[in-house]
Amino acid sequence: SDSGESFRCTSVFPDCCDVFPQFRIHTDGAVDSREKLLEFCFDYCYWSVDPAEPHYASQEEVFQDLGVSVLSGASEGYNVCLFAYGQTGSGKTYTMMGTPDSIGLTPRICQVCPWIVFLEIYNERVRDLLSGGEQKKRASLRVREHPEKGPYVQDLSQHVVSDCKQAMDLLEEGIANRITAATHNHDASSRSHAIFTIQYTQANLENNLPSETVSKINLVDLAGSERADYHYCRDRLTEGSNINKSLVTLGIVISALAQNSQMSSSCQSINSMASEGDGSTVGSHSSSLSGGGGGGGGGGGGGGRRHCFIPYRDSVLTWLLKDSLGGNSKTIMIATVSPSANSYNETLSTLRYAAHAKNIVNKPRVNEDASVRLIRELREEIDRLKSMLLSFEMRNPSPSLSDERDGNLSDIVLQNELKVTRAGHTHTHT
Ligand SMILES: Nc1ncnc2c1ncn2[C@@H]1O[C@H](COP(=O)(O)OP(=O)(O)OP(=O)(O)O)[C@@H](O)[C@H]1O
Repeated sequence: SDSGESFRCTSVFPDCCDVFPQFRIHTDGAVDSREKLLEFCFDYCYWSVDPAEPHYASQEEVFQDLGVSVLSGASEGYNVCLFAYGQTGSGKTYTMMGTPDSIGLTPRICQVCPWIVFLEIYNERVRDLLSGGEQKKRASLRVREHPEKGPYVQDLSQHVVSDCKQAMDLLEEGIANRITAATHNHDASSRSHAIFTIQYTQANLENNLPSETVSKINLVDLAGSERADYHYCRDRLTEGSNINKSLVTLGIVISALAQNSQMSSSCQSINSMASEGDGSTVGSHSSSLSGGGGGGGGGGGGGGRRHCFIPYRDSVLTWLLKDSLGGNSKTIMIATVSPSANSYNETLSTLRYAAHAKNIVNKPRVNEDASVRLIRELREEIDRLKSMLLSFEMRNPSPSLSDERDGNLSDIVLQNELKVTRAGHTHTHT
């Protein structure tokens, strides 16, 4: 409004967020609207402006919907990632960390955390938020890639905790280190991305067979999304253009992944339509798909059109979150928006970003320890062979007939038992 007074531009329902048109009030009192009402639908939408309002969503409600599914995903052996995206001041840190009076998602999720790391990405540099000395705190760490486990931060301190209290102390220490940086440098906290990682291992015995899963939970509090805006960073080039590089790349990665996922699903539906219809439909649909654009070489799809190249390596954030964004992870994106009309453009951009992200289809799988899986598979094989031996002996009581087959099966059983012992040794040593 001309008076500068803020008024609400959004309204929230359980799974939809409406953004009202922006109104322009003329001097003669006439009102015209510049945009039409836009509606965005998501899995959950929360309104948490005024606790006095009947549909106010508390931190507990958000935890029950999102935090509980993070915990259950991790306990089933999946990698899980939860990240908050939105403009400065819209409530990312409030949602992810909370305040002493209103605890956020990360401390609530901290109830399972035998192993913790906490880092910050600032200006494309990785800083350990939990390393001891002052000098170590300021040092920037290298991101490297493990052939099997993927990208990781070298020399990042890892903390084994035995209870919730220890985990909370570490979380508070890391947050304080982030805030300390803010006092040295204006607004630094909103320029950095914080990643709190919990890893935990679960050993189970199913039907007397061992199984072990290792899951990772990444809880990410991103910098203010306006840093991804070209105009914003142009004004602040002298402050270092790297500030926004991670967010700009995140936007590109999310768009490309969404495009690839949509392409895969349209290929699948075309294939299923084709298998229901006649053969000529396949040809015409496939050729029309192959005519479309698409970037470099990011894996092949079912149709002729090539998938977009995903530039994970273009920023530290996307490189470290590679698996969470487009791979082996169950990922939840929280988009935080301000209800103020002054934030209209940023709100729309955040909701569009989230709508894009909604189209991404990840492929999470249970992360079972390889040597434990081998032991389980070999034991299953031994049981199968033993029952084969037994049924063979029952069907052929004559020793001369069954001797040779018996001997072969017994040999395989023996060999497998040896492999189990060796695999058990390897597992104990790793
Ligand atoms: N739903 C809410 N209820 C009460 N207070 C809130 C809520 N959301 C945000 N706040 C408060 O508003 C202020 C700004 O929120 P917050 O720090 O979470 O923003 P942010 O998106 O993380 O900003 P930045 O990008 O600068 O880090 C904080 O004082 C926070 O406690």
